[in-house]
Amino acid sequence: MSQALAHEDVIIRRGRRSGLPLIVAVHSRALGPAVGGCRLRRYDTWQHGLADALRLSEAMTYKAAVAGLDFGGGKSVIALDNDTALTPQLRETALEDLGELIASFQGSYRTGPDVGTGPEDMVVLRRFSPYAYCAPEGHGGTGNSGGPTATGVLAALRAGARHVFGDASCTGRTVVISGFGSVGSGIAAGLAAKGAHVVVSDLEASRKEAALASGYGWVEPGQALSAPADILVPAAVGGVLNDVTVPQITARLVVGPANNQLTEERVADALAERGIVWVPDYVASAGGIAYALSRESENYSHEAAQKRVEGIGDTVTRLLDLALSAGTTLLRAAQQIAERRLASSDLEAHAV
Ligand SMILES: NC(=O)C1=CN([C@@H]2O[C@H](COP(=O)(O)OP(=O)(O)OC[C@H]3O[C@@H](n4cnc5c(N)ncnc54)[C@H](O)[C@@H]3O)[C@@H](O)[C@H]2O)C=CC1
Ligand SMILES: CC(C)C(=O)C(=O)O
Repeated sequence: MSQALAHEDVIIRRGRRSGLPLIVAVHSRALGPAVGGCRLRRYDTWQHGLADALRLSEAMTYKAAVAGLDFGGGKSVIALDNDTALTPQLRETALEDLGELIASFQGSYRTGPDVGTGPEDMVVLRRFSPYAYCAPEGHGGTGNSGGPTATGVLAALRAGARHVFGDASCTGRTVVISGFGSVGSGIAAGLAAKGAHVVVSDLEASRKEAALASGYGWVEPGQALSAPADILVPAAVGGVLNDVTVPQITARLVVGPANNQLTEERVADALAERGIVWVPDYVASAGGIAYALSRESENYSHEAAQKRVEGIGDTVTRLLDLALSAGTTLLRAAQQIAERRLASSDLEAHAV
């Protein structure tokens, strides 16, 4: 096993106010300041939180590189154990601890919401520095990134559907969406508006009522990946595509926002061997970060930022062409694009 550390910075600290483990992992700044959301969730041990931060931050480097953003990849984690109650006070002090840590990077690591955090939490982080995207509009941010992320996934899905089914519209197609949260619900609405048969699933039983009220079908979480479908959208958690689940998938196209869907890279080959087109998560899910950076760092108008997000569809079409001509997977094609960008920035840096 390689002992090389792929990451530029990994900071692990016990929050002085909250006592909770805080982790900031910066994978790469080759293309610009590292960016990636802040996860606040339970882990069996803080080391599991560290592993999550390392993998997620690396994926952010690839996400930014393929999306053409001049930013690098990072991620932060506040790791809660299974016994500690997350009171409002603990939440606030943990966010203050993280805000202080992020400020110490002086802009070379910037964050935004991720699983377990939202726009209001960014307001707490911004007490310490301006480097937290997606705060509510009244606080100088662009708000919930779920909408733009859903827009980007829909663009990726249409490009994939055109390739797989010869029709981008998805009218009459059955689409199973696993995870009916902020992004999943936006994807469901976009597809239902185009006449797709939308079936959703969520671990929270309370989401069933909302799903049925919107006219969607419902499948229990344990059956979501194997349910009859043309298209499967992983929109909940990572690690869902693995040796057990891939043989059960009935869909011919898998595309969704959940970060780190594959347990290992070789699962992309297993999907391809079954004739399933899998759009890499870091390609499909770039809409939220592309929109926030475009608006909040690059002064794009809403329309221009939205157009950039829609461009994810063209990226997927390009990846499909590359993968087809090279006889490889979309994952390899995406890796090649990202690594070429990262290598050329290396050359530029050495030429200075
Ligand atoms: N919100 C954003 O802008 C972005 C989100 N992502 C990723 O997309 C995924 C969804 O994000 P959000 O919608 O913002 O999160 P969310 O927290 O709003 O929704 C996730 C939903 O999945 C459900 N869930 C959890 N485990 C599940 C399981 N095993 N089976 C079925 N449902 C389950 C939760 O109950 C929740 O309703 C996450 O993996 C996130 O990291 C990626 C890029 C950007
Ligand atoms: C939404 C942003 C902040 C992110 O971390 C991601 O794209 O995963």
